[in-house]
Amino acid sequence: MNALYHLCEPALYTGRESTSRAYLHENVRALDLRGSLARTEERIPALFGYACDEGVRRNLGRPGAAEGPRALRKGLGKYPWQVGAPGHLADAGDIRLEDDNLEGAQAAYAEGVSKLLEVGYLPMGIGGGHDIAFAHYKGIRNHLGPGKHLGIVNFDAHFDLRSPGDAPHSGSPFFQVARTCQQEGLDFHYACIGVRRDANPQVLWDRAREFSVCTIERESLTPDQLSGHCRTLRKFLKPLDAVYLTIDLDGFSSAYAPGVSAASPMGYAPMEIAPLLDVVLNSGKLIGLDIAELNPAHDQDGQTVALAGSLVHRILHFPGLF
Ligand SMILES: N=CN[C@@H](CCC(=O)O)C(=O)O
Ligand SMILES: [Mn+2]
Ligand SMILES: [Mn+2]
Repeated sequence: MNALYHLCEPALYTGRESTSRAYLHENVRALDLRGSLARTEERIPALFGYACDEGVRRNLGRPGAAEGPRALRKGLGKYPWQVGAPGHLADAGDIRLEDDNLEGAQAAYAEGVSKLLEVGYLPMGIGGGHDIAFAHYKGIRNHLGPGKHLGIVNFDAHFDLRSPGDAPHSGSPFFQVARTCQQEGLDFHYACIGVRRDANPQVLWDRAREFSVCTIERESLTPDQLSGHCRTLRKFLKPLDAVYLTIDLDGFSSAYAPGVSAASPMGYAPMEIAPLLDVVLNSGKLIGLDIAELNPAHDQDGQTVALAGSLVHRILHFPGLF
């Protein structure tokens, strides 16, 4: 790992003390990605921060997401650690942006993801701009090699299929993945859930169609259509060997997630998408996941941190995942 890598700060984890390791902060272990890592006996989740908002800046959004990883860790300590939780939670530290070098941060992040996967961890990324997704995907792909069918499930108000020009940014990660797949002769499997008509220009809807993106629109997230969407998602997952899950917090309504780079008043409520999230967690194919675009500079009352914390708690306690 290079100079952009920083070890986790254990002091960020605080909360009530117990005699039975009843809280998350009592179950975190620091993991140093600079050395060689021992293979895990069971699958262990590993937080891995992407402290970078240069992609948001390049995409004309509101900066601040570089502080997302620290803010989420501060919020996580108090969560209960209950029956079914993994043996422990590893914290593999952060990749932090330096000198606007987004591409360097992405390369270092991808390297860290591959390293975690090689020894049996499940990377749990914390962003940072959604440019984390290109880095995370690359890290998974480098680990898997070209022979496996790898898919992406993105919960987001946006397709993030913009052309990056000569400077990748937070709105371009899935276009970059598609282009890489094309160049390397790999299939591109991408599902985007919660995408909004009023948040994506026509060219991106056309591009999504051209790339055969499995699209579930925000407007269609109604109780009567949910079981149909679950079926669609299961069908999407069926031919895959592995799935990378990425949750852009701006897919949620700003009533729940004000602390993001691009707020979504008309986004979804958490329980509107929970069953779809569970389909992914239940697939047996999850290889890596992240929560992106947490921007504490615009959070109100810590609501967005709390939402991200509850998502992490749900994932850590999902039956059979660990
Ligand atoms: N990662 C976010 N991407 C969005 C941002 C939208 C906005 O700034 O309003 C996009 O490029 O479409
Ligand atoms: Mn988004
Ligand atoms: Mn996004």
